[in-house]
Amino acid sequence: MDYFNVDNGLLMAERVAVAEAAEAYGTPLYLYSRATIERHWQAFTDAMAGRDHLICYAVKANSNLAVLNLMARLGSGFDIVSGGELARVIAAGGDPAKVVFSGVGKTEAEMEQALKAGIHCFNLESEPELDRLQQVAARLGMVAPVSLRINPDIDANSHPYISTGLKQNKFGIPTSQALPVYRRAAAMTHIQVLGMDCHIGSQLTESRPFVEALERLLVLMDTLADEGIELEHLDLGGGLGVSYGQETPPLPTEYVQALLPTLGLRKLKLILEPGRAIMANAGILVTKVEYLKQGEDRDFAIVDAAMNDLLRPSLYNAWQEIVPVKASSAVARPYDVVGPVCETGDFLGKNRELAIAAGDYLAVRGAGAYGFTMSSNYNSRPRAAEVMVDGDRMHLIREREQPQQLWRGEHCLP
Ligand SMILES: Cc1ncc(COP(=O)(O)O)c(C=O)c1O
Ligand SMILES: N[C@@H](CCCC[NH3+])C(=O)O
Repeated sequence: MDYFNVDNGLLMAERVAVAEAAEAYGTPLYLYSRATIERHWQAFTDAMAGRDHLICYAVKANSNLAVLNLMARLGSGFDIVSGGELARVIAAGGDPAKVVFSGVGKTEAEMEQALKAGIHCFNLESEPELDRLQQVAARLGMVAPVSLRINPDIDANSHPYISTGLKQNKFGIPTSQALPVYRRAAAMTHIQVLGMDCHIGSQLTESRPFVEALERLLVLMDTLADEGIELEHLDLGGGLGVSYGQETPPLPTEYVQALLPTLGLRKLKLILEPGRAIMANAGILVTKVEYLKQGEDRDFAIVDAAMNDLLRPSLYNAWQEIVPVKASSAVARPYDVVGPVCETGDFLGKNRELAIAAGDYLAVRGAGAYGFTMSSNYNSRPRAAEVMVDGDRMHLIREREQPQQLWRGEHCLP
């Protein structure tokens, strides 16, 4: 998937000046491109053309209302993992009938909320979850549409923290245990068995693990069909990776093409839950260099964004490209790009060759997914503003937090 390209200070497709945005809205600042988001979403739909399908954008990647609203206008479905995400989808004009609800720990309240909202499907991850949903649906006099998430025990070859399809992971029901759970589900009065799903991990850079997972799920589906349990849909989850620099993941169309031979002539509806592939390269994080500091061992570029704004480098040792917004006459040298947070793990990039001076703006690329959504107020830092670039216009889609918002809901003792 292509980048939201920053070159000579301009976001190339949009021809918007990044420095102007930074001056107008302050830094750190998340900047997203509407055109890129829409192009990436469309690439998934185009890849599925001619097949019964539903693209359920994974809300956790970027849940800003404006982003969700763009998805809703495109006709997207949504993959949610909490009642909060469901509330966001509805507030943004999303259609609950196109929502699938994943996650290992759905509470009773979340089940009730989702049932009343009329979501498309609960992606259940354990037998106790099935029992709880049956009880909640019975109490409400409703029937809950479900899919069982299968853990196919397949290595996604991704970072261990974001690999989800191995048997040592908490996710899904082991393939070997799935049949009796399906049988029980099919016999329950307030459960309607609709489908099967899996999600083997995030930032996968090859199709092979997806195809292997699909093969395992189809074997299970055939066994179920032999018993008279016919499923309407197969949900392969999200996980298609992006290029943060060196990676060469398949494009959505290549990914879908890789799945088709295994799917054969089956009439199944196919659901995909992409998050990162749509959003990561549709956004950048803009930050200002506060100080250049010479150390004995290395030099530091101390910037005004930190691990609370973009956690991926600290949490996964993730590499994201950092580029100066404008060319500078300074001499290029290697810097560790670090934030003001009081942790040695607070870095955005290490050993980056940069020609920069204090006051310059830097863009961290690939920041549209799992950037703002994983941000926090650690060190009592207000969360960054978010701006959507739409053609040659910029729209503030989330204001930078004000200090008094930092202690909202807190109370001193009487
Ligand atoms: C169930 C589920 N679906 C979809 C996604 C989205 O994944 P990605 O952003 O890698 O496409 C995730 C996160 O990895 C997930 O846990
Ligand atoms: N937060 C992760 C992805 C998590 C996927 C959620 N299942 C990342 O930034 O790479």
